[in-house]
Amino acid sequence: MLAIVYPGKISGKVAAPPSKSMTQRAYAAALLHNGTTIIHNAGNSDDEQAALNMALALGAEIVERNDDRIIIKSSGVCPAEDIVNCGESGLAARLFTPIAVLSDKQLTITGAGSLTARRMHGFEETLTALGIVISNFSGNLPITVKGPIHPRPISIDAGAGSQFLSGLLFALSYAATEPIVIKVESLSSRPYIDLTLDVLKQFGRVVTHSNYKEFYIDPAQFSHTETVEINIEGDWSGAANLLVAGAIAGSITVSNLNIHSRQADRAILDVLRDAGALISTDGNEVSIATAKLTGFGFDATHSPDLFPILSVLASCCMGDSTITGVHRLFNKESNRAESISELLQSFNVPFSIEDDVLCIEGVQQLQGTIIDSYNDHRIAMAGAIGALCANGPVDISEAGSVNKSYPHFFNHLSLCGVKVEIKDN
Ligand SMILES: O=C(O)C1=C[C@@H](OP(=O)(O)O)[C@@H](O)[C@H](O)C1
Ligand SMILES: C=C(OP(=O)(O)O)C(=O)O
Repeated sequence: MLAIVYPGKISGKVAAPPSKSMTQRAYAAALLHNGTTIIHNAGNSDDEQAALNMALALGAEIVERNDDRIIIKSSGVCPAEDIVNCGESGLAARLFTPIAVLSDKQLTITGAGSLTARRMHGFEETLTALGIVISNFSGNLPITVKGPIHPRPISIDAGAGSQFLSGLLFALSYAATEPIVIKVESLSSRPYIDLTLDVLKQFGRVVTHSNYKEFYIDPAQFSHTETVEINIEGDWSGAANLLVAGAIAGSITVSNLNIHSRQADRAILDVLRDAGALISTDGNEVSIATAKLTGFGFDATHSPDLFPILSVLASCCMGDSTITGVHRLFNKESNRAESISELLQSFNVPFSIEDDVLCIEGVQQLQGTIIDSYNDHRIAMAGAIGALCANGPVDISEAGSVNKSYPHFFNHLSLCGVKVEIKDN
């Protein structure tokens, strides 16, 4: 699919899509929970569907599903199949692999598209230390695993990402019969761990930690209720694109956002404030309007998904901006250090990468161009928002990639007055 986005003003109000990170966690917890889970406002992006498929393949059952809620019943991990597929979702792979081995059945976990090229850091050492037999694994999916997991104290290095630690926290919280400690050497994407702990808590599994260095799982502190009800909040990562659009090209109100959310990408508000955008909040609504924007400095080590859209914001500011955390970009849907560099080159924006820092010289007006999205949803969305400040239309290749996290993205832009043409190719 090709999307052509025309320069112009944005104005209007849209609701943020449901949080992909939270929906996926809710499905993992619903699988592990012995009882019924009622999930309100779950998302329907490809990644969320991939997580639901994993939960179903590993033993959960849908009792009821409509637009507002999905009811899932489970009695724990009990795989129905030998091969389970995570789609293109990095989180589904890293969350459900340690969960799957609560069963003793040999399973092959596969993925699709870009996921099969992404490294699964820590799988080999940690899963082996937990008694799992691994075969057919060369660092990326597929992986064949044979449980059951033997809970014991472990150390993990989560410097390359937090997702596998989230998976271990889920798995060990349900597998442990004695207190155990997980030691963490370094941790990137820290707020995603807060989100994991938050969801576990809603299922009666309170896991504590000392400054994210040691996590304490103590089954004696856990409680159980048959039915758990969980509400999925709006997605700050998807909303960040719309909020930046308001800041660079008019005004926008995004509803369905929890201002006090633990989501990493809520940090977009701090950056927009720093850059000088006009911001107001009212309950669950955030309104942003264009003002004179100036360069900003932001460390995105713990919110790496903001990098693409922040690059566009920086391009539209007066003066220089710096975004730290380039090392967090290599193992995503594309090598985002490369895809962002190409995005900036296409828009004719001067930039440099100095060690871990992306330095961007704002130009305010971007060049109408062709953007290679690398089939990466966050590059496609950032390219579309950049188009609003371009001197001509912007063609975005493989724009259907937005389905990975935000299927209604282009509809929402159109609803806010942006001219978008979609061509199937
Ligand atoms: O736990 C999550 O929901 C996520 C964690 C982050 O990954 P890393 O922890 O690998 O940085 C983020 O980039 C990803 O989109 C979602
Ligand atoms: C990196 C992302 O997701 P995942 O790692 O779950 O594929 C993302 O949504 O930008």
